[in-house]
Amino acid sequence: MPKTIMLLGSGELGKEFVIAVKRLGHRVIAVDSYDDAPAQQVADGREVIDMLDGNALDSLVALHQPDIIVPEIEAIRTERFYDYEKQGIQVVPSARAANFTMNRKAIRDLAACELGLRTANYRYAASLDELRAAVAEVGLPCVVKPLMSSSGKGQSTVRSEVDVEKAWNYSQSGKRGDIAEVIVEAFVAFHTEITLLTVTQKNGPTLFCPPIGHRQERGDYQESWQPCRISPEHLARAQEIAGKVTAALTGAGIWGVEFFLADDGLYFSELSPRPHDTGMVTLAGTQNFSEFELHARAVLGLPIPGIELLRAGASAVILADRAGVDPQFDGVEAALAEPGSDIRIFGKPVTRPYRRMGVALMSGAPGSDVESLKQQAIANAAKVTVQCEDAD
Ligand SMILES: Nc1ncnc2c1ncn2[C@@H]1O[C@H](COP(=O)(O)OP(=O)(O)OP(=O)(O)O)[C@@H](O)[C@H]1O
Ligand SMILES: NCC(=O)N[C@@H]1O[C@H](COP(=O)([O-])[O-])[C@@H](O)[C@H]1O
Ligand SMILES: [Mg+2]
Repeated sequence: MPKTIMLLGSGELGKEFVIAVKRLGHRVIAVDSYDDAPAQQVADGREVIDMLDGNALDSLVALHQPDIIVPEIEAIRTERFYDYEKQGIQVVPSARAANFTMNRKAIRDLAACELGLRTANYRYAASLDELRAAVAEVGLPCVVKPLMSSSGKGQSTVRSEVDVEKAWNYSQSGKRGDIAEVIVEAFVAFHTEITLLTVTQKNGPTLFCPPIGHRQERGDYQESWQPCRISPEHLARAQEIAGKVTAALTGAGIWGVEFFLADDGLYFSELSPRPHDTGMVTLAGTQNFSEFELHARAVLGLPIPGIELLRAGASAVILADRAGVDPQFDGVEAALAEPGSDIRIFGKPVTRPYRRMGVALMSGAPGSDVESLKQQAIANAAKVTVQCEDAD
């Protein structure tokens, strides 16, 4: 029997998920705050609502009566998910997971206080004055992030006291939803940053993908590569932590568990209860299942006989440089000319400075040097330029 899946958030990650579940025979209603979002272009139906409006969400759920609700972004009125679960709807990975990760405070307190995991030292602040006090306690440099935001929106690094007011104002302009409070984290001088894609199943053990390395700018990912070589001890510890956090949050699906590796060891950073942007590298065929196919199987309770690394890969983002409409992409042919190269253009209808519009992918033989694959992915991404019309 085909299931009806309601996807809440319809960006590039949702688009690949829709393709994966539709290949398995299911129907998707793709929801976002704007029309013609990437996943809506490949779904069976679409809806445009403010997902932070609980009543609007209730109405959509009543109208479409989905079997499964799959959140694709964080900024959703997730408190309502508990009710949907009571009504017998499967929420992915679970109402608790989506609700805890919507707000950095809930997940950080769970990880650091309840599970005792090592994180950057942190404080919360709900006003500029509280931010000054929090920065004084945490020390400089430190990172300020809205409690509700993603992809680095509203995030900045405070290097001296003169940055504090700017950081507060920036957090308020970049936050999602109506929560003004921010988290202030001590800056971790890591040498490596990884995403450990973790799959929890309805009937089966928790599975781990080979670690993905990545580099971020402005709090947003620029390149990722897989596998990222880390020591067996760090890998074992990261898997243990990912197993613990996902078990505490409950449910079935893929998770992107983020860690910093510094000279003094491993730090848990945060996690996404859904496919991770850095995991787009799996679209280069690095594994026997992409992160989207893994999510689809886990959500649908289908078997995952095992996760295997098939080849090495890298991804590099294609960004817009200004605001505009009707984006066109030059240089695609040149980017595809090299063996092992591929691209994904997401189909976002509008550009903004630094908005991610596509991704360049590179794959090589299993033992290839990921550093050179990364350099090739960066070069291919640079060949693709985004042209757009001025908005009226
Ligand atoms: N305490 C920290 N010390 C050093 N760097 C940090 C710290 N916190 C965040 N960063 C850097 O900023 C990036 C984005 O931070 P974080 O993952 O918390 O934000 P996000 O908005 O949730 O991003 P996303 O939604 O893309 O995962 C991190 O991947 C890391 O590179
Ligand atoms: N780090 C989270 C992440 O990458 N999320 C992805 O970006 C989209 C929003 O993009 P937009 O801001 O360009 O609309 C989301 O819908 C999701 O696919
Ligand atoms: Mg992150």
